[in-house]
Amino acid sequence: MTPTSPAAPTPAPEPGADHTVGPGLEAVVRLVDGAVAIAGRPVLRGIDLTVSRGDFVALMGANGSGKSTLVRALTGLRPLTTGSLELFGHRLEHFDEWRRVGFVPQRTGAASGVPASVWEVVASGRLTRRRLLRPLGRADRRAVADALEVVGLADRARDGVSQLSGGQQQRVLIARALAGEPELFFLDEPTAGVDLPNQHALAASLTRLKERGATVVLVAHELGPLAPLVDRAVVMRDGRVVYDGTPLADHEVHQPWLGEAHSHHHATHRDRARHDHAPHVASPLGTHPEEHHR
Ligand SMILES: Nc1ncnc2c1ncn2[C@@H]1O[C@H](COP(=O)(O)OP(=O)(O)OP(=O)(O)O)[C@@H](O)[C@H]1O
Repeated sequence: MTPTSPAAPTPAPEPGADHTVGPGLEAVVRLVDGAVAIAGRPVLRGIDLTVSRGDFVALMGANGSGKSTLVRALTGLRPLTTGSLELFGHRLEHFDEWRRVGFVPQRTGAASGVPASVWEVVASGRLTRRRLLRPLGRADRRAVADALEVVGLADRARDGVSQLSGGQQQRVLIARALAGEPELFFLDEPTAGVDLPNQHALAASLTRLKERGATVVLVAHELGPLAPLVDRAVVMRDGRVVYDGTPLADHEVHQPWLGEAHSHHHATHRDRARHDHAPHVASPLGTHPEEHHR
């Protein structure tokens, strides 16, 4: 079954083209012809990505397609081999307003062996805003309390992070980023390994962020409860952007690379090692020439 698209998807942009920023829209991220090589091996190639203020973008694609590397490149953690990157209109080399940027890394091992309380972890998110060696002030405490409120963990502030479930730990990391009150959030797989109730709680947290006008770029294999929030899906394949457009609804998803058995469930870790993931964006991939060889 081939899905029909409700809104015409935008093909992957031409190098240097700007498909997303209309008049009056501020580009908070602008990557032009970005490439990254790791140990001499090209991992990202020819990436053009512009994110406007208020966008909610999902980076999707198979394992190893380059999503995490792209997020790291966009946050300056992974240097570009070629290309140019601007954040909030400033070239990366000149950008020094990192308090405007929040990054929630993949949760793997985030809390292992860390005897910190939920409050402490979230309060650490204020570090970029505090003056050196000054104790937390009233504004800091308010920001921490507010962040805990947004992720629905205000009543767990005194608990040790290791006492929480994986999904709750993920929300603690989001609250830590929130506490810094950034305008641009990058989240790497916030729903990975998170059960459905916690995915809904995450979606509620991100909805509040979106309502506050934050710009969000998240990596996701499946959108699940986040789907209604996502304005735009950017799908990667082999280090390139192969689709940039409207995410399709669940019932329109075509996942030829997974096979019937995997069509509508979240792949397990073992599945992930063997199969591509199921981005909820399909038609351009389904017709991708390489698809037939996988
Ligand atoms: N530190 C590294 N050293 C060597 N190779 C790396 C490193 N980081 C990423 N790669 C390689 O770069 C490619 C892209 O990896 P990346 O983690 O960005 O993909 P991804 O789409 O985020 O995958 P996943 O869904 O598994 O998280 C992969 O082939 C990966 O093996």
